[in-house]
Amino acid sequence: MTLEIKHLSVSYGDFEVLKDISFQLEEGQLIGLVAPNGTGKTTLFNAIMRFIQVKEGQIFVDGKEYTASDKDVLALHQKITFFPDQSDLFENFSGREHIEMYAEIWSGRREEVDQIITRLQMEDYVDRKVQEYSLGMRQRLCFAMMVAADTPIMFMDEVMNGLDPENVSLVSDVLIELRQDKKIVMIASHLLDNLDEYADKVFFLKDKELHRINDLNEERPLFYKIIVNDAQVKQLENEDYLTENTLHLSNQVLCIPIADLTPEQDRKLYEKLRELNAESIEISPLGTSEYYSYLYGLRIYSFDRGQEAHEEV
Ligand SMILES: Nc1ncnc2c1ncn2[C@@H]1O[C@H](COP(=O)(O)OP(=O)(O)OP(=O)(O)O)[C@@H](O)[C@H]1O
Repeated sequence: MTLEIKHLSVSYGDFEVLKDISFQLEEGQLIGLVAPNGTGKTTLFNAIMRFIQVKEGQIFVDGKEYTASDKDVLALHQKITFFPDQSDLFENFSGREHIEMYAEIWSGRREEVDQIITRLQMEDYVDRKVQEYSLGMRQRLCFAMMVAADTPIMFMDEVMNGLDPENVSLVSDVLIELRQDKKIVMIASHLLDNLDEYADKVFFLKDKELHRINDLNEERPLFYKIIVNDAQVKQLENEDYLTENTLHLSNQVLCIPIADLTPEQDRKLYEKLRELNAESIEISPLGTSEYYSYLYGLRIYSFDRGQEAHEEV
């Protein structure tokens, strides 16, 4: 199974939200989709589902193009499910009835419903009516409905919304199982550190475009990361410890690319960092939240001297 998007552009009237988006996904991939509120994540899902009109672009599943014709859209919706909106739930029906409905419409396997309920630890409330559910209970139900539909491609918009840490962890584990089942799952999320726990790739939308794709399975450049205050950053800068592409993020974390250092510079810098805040030193690639701070301007200061260098981070 593959999902390929070619040159997708979407506008609401004259307001262009997405421009020339292209990517290809293979089976068994969990893809994080991140961007600030209002950038176009939901619009991207809606456009691929053809819930909204696409100005330009093509959508292929397994190499076959799915156009906006009724026949194609119907067939596309057999292959892709979209995370239900909580407002789409029927207040007078039970959670079990919702899960059964999704199983019947898509997978046709009602017998798996009990298993899904157990896996998502919903036994104690699933037979009650939805009107009695909390936000987190509804969210888990929406996720269970997607699992029951069992389509090869799933779009999870804000799947972690309203979930407590224990349920974030439970849903993350089930997402990993979906990858083992060879699904393609795209997950729009603002829980950036959580994405690092399971995503294969993270897509960053910016300025209407697919600005960057981070492949979390690839070996990525390592950084020294240390918590320092502004005065300490100034000191490091004045004493010429900081190289190009060093970032100082809004959470006070200074990220220094190790690959830019000679062995001698590396040794000296490490000594200096130990002096400043030895306990906080970490060596790792930039995580999704650090890229996010970097891309969307939540950094206090960036020491690189040009856009070219940015792209190499
Ligand atoms: N039906 C619509 N008509 C006009 N503009 C819309 C419509 N839906 C969304 N927009 C606009 O398109 C832009 C992208 O919205 P979208 O909901 O796709 O963002 P998002 O990245 O999913 O945001 P969030 O993180 O808040 O869910 C926003 O500026 C929004 O106001």
